[in-house]
Amino acid sequence: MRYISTRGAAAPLEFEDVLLEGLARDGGLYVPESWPTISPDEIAAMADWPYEKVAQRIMQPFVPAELAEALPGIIEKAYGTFRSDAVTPMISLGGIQDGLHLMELFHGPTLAFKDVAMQVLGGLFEHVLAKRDERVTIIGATSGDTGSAAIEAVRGRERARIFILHPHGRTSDVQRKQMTTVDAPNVFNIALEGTFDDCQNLLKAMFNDETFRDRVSMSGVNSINWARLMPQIVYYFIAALKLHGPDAATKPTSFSVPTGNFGDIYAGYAAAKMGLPVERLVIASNQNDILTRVMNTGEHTLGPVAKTIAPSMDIQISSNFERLMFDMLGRDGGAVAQKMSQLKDDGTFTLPEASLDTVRGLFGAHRADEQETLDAMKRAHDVTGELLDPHTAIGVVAALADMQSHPSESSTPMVVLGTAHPAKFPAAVERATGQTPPLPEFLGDLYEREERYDVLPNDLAAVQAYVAERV
Ligand SMILES: Cc1ncc(COP(=O)(O)O)c(C=O)c1O
Ligand SMILES: N[C@@H](CCOP(=O)(O)O)C(=O)O
Repeated sequence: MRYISTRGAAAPLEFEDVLLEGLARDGGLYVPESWPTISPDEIAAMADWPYEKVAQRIMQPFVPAELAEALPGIIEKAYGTFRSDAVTPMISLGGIQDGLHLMELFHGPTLAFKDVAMQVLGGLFEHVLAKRDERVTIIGATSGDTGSAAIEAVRGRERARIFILHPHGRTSDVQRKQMTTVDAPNVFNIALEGTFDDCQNLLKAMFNDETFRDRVSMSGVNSINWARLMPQIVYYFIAALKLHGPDAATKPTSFSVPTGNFGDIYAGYAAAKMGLPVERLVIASNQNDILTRVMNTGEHTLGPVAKTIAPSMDIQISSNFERLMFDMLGRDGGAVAQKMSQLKDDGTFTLPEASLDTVRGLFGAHRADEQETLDAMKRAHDVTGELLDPHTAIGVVAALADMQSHPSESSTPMVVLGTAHPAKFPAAVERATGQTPPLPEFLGDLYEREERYDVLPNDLAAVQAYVAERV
């Protein structure tokens, strides 16, 4: 399997180089040159397989043969850290709406869906770096959850050091403490004076500075790295198999995905491309609704980032949308590069109707404001007894809106991806329900642990100097 850049000007790479490179050298994102498919018979046969075996089958075509042999061990170890044998258990939200389900992706060590991929990624890095006898400097940007999941996956590993940029004062206290209380010599936390978009812009600028990138052997763990997305494809198959059994090969499933950087929902698109019958992929946005606007109007115009009760989705520049655009524009890297350069220069671009039509049947997009989010959290608690985190609640609002606007598809089950544990956002949960979600026991003393981080200005040179001094 080879990977090509969405901007068409970087050399195609094999999986292991994509893993270590992170972002393509032309500024684009790597995507598989073609999509491997899983046949209906194979999907049906997976009905009684454990999560780990399905994961192995889905990921195996994306990696070279030698790595495919190591995958079972890497996967086994990754999901051994989860608090649920099912890895991503599913519950019914039928009390709210017939056919509504919730897949809980937050049973990993840092209580968000990021662990599902990051635990595998840690093992992949270890395997490939040991084989090549190399070391890397991982630099990541986080709006709150990627950071702690990445740190947890990399802490104490000999061949990697990790620098995580988070937006100063814009994460929840639990999210910040999960990152900054980790005491490991290879972990560095930077609180950037800016938004998540500023963190991600600096990250991309560091990737685009070839001298710096090569000097520190830079790599990445954000979803701009294809290897981060690959393990996220698996749970779309798992959800369909849980709902339909062997009929998952023919009966469709819909998904509502709380969306920020467009990575998680792009993994759902990949599952559909691989042969999973997916009826609807619903983009669920908070007030930072650039994706809802672009899908509904074709206009992709940046605005200021609003601070919301779902801070992990306080994002305007949704990097992985570029991967979908690549397909929407006929896999024409030059056309994508032109749109991205327009975005950089003017803060806006427009997508032609014809390209929107290529994905409109599959994708829906809805936005939830703060009150709708709080109301959904309260309703879920009142009706089902479940405490939802605000991001997941936005998924519920969007799911219900999409089900209402597509009544002809009402017999298709709708799965909301539960992206974070409610205890990561206690203030919002208390405001909505009056309940305080307890942290799991192993994080019981989180508030007493000592924090370590440095506050830096939103300045490329300052961040590069900070990293260079510590490498
Ligand atoms: C809790 C939570 N929900 C949803 C999202 C959005 O996911 P994505 O960026 O893959 O769209 C994020 C962060 O990205 C998150 O941390
Ligand atoms: N919400 C994310 C933002 C970064 O997303 P990623 O999936 O590209 O790593 C976060 O929690 O950091």
